[in-house]
Amino acid sequence: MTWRRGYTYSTSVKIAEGVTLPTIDAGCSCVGACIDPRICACAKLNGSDFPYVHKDGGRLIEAKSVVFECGPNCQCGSGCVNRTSQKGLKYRLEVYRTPNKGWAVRSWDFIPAGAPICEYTGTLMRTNDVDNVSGNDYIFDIDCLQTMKGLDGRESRPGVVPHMDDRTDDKKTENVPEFCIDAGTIGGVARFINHSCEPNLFVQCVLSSHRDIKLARVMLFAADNIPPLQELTYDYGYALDSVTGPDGMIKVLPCHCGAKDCRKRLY
Ligand SMILES: C[S@@+](CC[C@H](N)C(=O)[O-])C[C@H]1O[C@@H](n2cnc3c(N)ncnc32)[C@H](O)[C@@H]1O
Repeated sequence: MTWRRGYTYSTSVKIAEGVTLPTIDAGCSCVGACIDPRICACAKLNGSDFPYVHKDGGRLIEAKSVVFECGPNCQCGSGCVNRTSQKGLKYRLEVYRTPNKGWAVRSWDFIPAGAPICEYTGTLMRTNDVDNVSGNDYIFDIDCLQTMKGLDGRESRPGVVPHMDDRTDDKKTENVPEFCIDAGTIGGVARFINHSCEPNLFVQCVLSSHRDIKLARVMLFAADNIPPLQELTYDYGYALDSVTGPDGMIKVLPCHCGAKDCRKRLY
């Protein structure tokens, strides 16, 4: 597969051949920094408010369906608080080995609630173009509708990427996201973050350079104050019995998150 760097998506996501990114949005005309939400065009998209507070270099006030950030054509500078997810890693993250979940991620630093952790990076692809779906543990569907519904959306999520045979059936494919991020070959630290039924992170869709929700960036934010060395986790959001293998059989993956109310299965 060939790829080019996705400057209009995210500097660290590669864009697969055949994926065309939308035109970059005109952005806001705030000079220096975005301060007045009644004037800033990007703040208006967020309901005439800024999604972040300045504290600790930018913290998300609350989970939203989508966060509209300032982008390449905005007149504000790189220090603008409405670019919080674009500023790179803020905390010292460690990838470490667990006894029963493979690799995992923790922070050496205290992380306050609402802080940006990392972006799920990899190769931005059409879900239909992913090879060896059932053997790839690192595919993240860009499914902001599911994120919008929060955990209650779990029932309606059709599993990660269904087996190819399933895609011929329109009824089964209507909810399948068109694009995904494949971190199987290349990717950042987010690919090592495990699932938990009681997670301390949450997934937040972010649009910073265009307005196409199908191609939103996928960010992880802290759901709670997280002490140093606690494993970082988010809810993968699978519906049970939603994942099938190449043989068409339903796959089951036991959950080892250790939460008191663990559902015992990821899918
Ligand atoms: C995106 S990867 C996460 C990193 C992975 N642990 C590794 O070693 O690369 C997802 C895979 O991690 C494992 N995993 C994640 N959360 C788990 C959990 N709560 N219980 C058991 N396995 C888990 C599963 O094999 C899953 O398919």
